[in-house]
Amino acid sequence: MAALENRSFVKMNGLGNEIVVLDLRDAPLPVPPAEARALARPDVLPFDQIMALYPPRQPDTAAFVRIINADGSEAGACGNGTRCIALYEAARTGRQHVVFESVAGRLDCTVEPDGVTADMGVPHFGWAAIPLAGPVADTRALELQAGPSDAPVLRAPAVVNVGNPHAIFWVPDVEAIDLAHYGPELEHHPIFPERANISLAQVVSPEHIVLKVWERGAGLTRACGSAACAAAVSAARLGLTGRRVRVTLPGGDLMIDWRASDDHILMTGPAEHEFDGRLTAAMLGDSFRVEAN
Ligand SMILES: N[C@H](CCC[C@H](N)C(=O)O)C(=O)O
Repeated sequence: MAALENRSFVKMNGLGNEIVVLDLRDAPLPVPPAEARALARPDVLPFDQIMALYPPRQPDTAAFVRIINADGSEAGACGNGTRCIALYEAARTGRQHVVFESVAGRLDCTVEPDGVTADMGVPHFGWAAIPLAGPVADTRALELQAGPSDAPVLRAPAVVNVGNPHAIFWVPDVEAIDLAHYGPELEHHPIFPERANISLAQVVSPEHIVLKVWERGAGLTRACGSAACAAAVSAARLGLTGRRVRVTLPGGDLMIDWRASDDHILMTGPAEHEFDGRLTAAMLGDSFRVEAN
């Protein structure tokens, strides 16, 4: 029997980043990777991430959150998913301010009519925090490239951890590069022992970045909130933008404010409820179960 059979789910999205919320606080159980992969099938309930809610571990938090990618791997951050669970919890409790905890730390969220703001914590730039496979002095421009060795298409990414690992390549035109071609090899490059999310960033002005993302464990997505945070802090760190930027993703815009007073990254954007449902054995890949007669 599938572990998640008969559990309810809520389908949401953040700028088209497909999110499934599983509220497991009343009867906690781990999300089996095989069941996540079965559920993510195109003809079942295609999603980019599951946001699984567990009983809180800190007194002033609503839940401990685990994030599972479509390939069944676990992630330490999901910006769009965080805005979705904040909207879910605000609708359930009537409270606009909600705090979650993830493996990466606290996620302090505020739900307002024009959008949800999530404090994604502080960025980590050291090579071991990304993590990288070995010591690197300057993570603002990693010695990594893709394409022909004598004429690389992508080179010298900035790398940063914002709860999950990101590599950001600076390009003049995000539409001119086939990210679906280069994404997989870069995601799985041995320099990233935990893999990485791969972004193409086009700096339009000191206040505006256009971004396309190949997500670890999910592939091309309509939006990636943690990548928007990663690109914003990396651009500011390189002096390409200020600390407050608009990030335009295929699914729409996020506002990122890398607060100078404490280095916290504040991300503001929409979250949308789509529909509710209940998981069945067939959805979870348990289609070979012989029905008791
Ligand atoms: N694929 C990411 C997790 C989800 C990130 C993205 N959906 C977001 O909104 O931040 C990873 O494995 O680190």
